[in-house]
Amino acid sequence: MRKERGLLIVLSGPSGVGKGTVRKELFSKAGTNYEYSISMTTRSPREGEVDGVDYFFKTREEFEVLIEEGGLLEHAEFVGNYYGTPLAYVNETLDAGRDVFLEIEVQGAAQIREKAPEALFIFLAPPSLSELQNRLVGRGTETEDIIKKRIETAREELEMMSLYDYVVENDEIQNACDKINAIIVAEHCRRERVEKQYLSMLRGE
Ligand SMILES: Nc1nc2c(ncn2[C@@H]2O[C@H](COP(=O)(O)OP(=O)(O)O)[C@@H](O)[C@H]2O)c(=O)[nH]1
Ligand SMILES: Nc1ncnc2c1ncn2[C@@H]1O[C@H](COP(=O)(O)OP(=O)(O)O)[C@@H](O)[C@H]1O
Repeated sequence: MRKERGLLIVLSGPSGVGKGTVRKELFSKAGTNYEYSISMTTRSPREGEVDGVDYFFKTREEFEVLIEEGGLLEHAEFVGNYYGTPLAYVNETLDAGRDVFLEIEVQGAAQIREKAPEALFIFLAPPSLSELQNRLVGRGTETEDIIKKRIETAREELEMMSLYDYVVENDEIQNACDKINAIIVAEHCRRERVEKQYLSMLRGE
């Protein structure tokens, strides 16, 4: 029996919607059977963030070398910094039959839609723009100017929502996590059944 390639799961949504919080909650549970791909960024570490855990923190020069060498599955510039997904880690993990979870913004997700349309695309949406602003301000990690830019970007990001396979509103953290896990389980069921059908067709049944 050939080994199934893992599923690539893409979670996007505007800054401040709660992607990081939801992702940490998903990964805190025993039995989570997907792997988190740690991104590269040129953003400075926030207090408490650890290199190699939260991000791989890079200089612009280092990041540009990575782009040139083709080391990234996707990358984007977001409010003045580069962010990107390491290609080798994603490929190796998927090839080993394990699912990979990416938490990335919408431009990067659009690149993956081109390169890997079989991926599962989930958009995490805020209950409202004002609630998004409250969360960004409440987090207290950005200056007023950066928050303003992130909110402006959020308006454009929200317009991309309809391109996603699923939209989950992050009203309550646990509620959003339950929905995301249900979507992943359902997608596996769909793929397994389609694969079974394909194999039985090949056997001429
Ligand atoms: N395209 C892309 N976006 C990423 C990647 N890693 C993180 N991001 C996104 O970049 C945006 C800014 O990230 P960050 O500065 O950590 O802010 P936060 O997500 O609001 O805490 C967020 O929307 C992240 O999801 C990546 O590898 N590629
Ligand atoms: N469902 C939720 N309800 C209320 N606040 C939330 C919820 N999810 C996240 N938050 C808060 O919103 C802020 C932004 O969340 P974060 O995970 O950093 O967002 P993102 O990674 O999308 O930028 C944080 O202070 C977090 O505690």
